Amino acid sequence: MSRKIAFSKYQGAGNDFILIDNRNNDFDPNNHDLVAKMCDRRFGIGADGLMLLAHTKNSAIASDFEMIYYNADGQKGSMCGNGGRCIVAFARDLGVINDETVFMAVDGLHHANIHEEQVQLGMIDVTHYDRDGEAYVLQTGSPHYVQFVAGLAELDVYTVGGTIRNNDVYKTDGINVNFVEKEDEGVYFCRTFERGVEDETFACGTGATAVAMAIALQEKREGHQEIPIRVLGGQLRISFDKQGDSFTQVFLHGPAKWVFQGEF
Ligand SMILES: N[C@H](CCC[C@H](N)C(=O)O)C(=O)O
Repeated sequence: MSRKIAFSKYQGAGNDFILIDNRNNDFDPNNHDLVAKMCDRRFGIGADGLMLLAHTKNSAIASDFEMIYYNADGQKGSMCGNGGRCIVAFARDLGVINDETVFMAVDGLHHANIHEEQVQLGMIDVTHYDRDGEAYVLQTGSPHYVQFVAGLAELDVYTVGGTIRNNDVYKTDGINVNFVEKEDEGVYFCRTFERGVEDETFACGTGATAVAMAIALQEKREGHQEIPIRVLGGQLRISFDKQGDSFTQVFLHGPAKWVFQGEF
């Protein structure tokens, strides 16, 4: 029997991930079948995605570690905001970092800090958005479609989100589909169909970030914004500075919690 793989399971607002310390390069980053098997909720550990914590490949760049992210289907994903927060908690728990870090991910360097189980993660600037009918389409590290709806609690997100993700425009590259509804003054509820999981997840960090930007665009807000977003698995908060179509100083705030660890 081959050697077992040590893993930890973390979740951020119910978006759940398998974390592997791969600083020794024991895990083959091209073994997509194994990633999919581990993420499988019936035949494996079960997760929305898997991350390898690795040494940064380009040693000229000052960063504490590199985050290599896979969706549950075993394929490499684009940036994952909740995953980013969970790998910061994992790095802290491993002793790789203290309470502040700069790490490398697929969309570049990310600054983050962690206090107990709350992580504030810097996200990429966004300087452009598109419209698709009434929806907003934004790239916050991952591609996101954001649609304002009524009656979100009853919406069949799996069917409606899956139909948008698989339409002629998005089928090839895929997109994450977010639905948002204003609940009370300043309070928003968001649900997301995630590409690569091909199902609704309990939270999506880059999705909540895109949703907060769409809210600011829709409501013609300017300047510093703090936008709380309720998701199925908890509460996220997004802050940024908005000037016209440009979003800078973007931060995703939310929980990142260790759940269990084991061998696979
Ligand atoms: N759950 C993630 C998004 C993963 C992105 C992935 N679904 C893709 O489009 O590759 C988040 O918290 O931002």
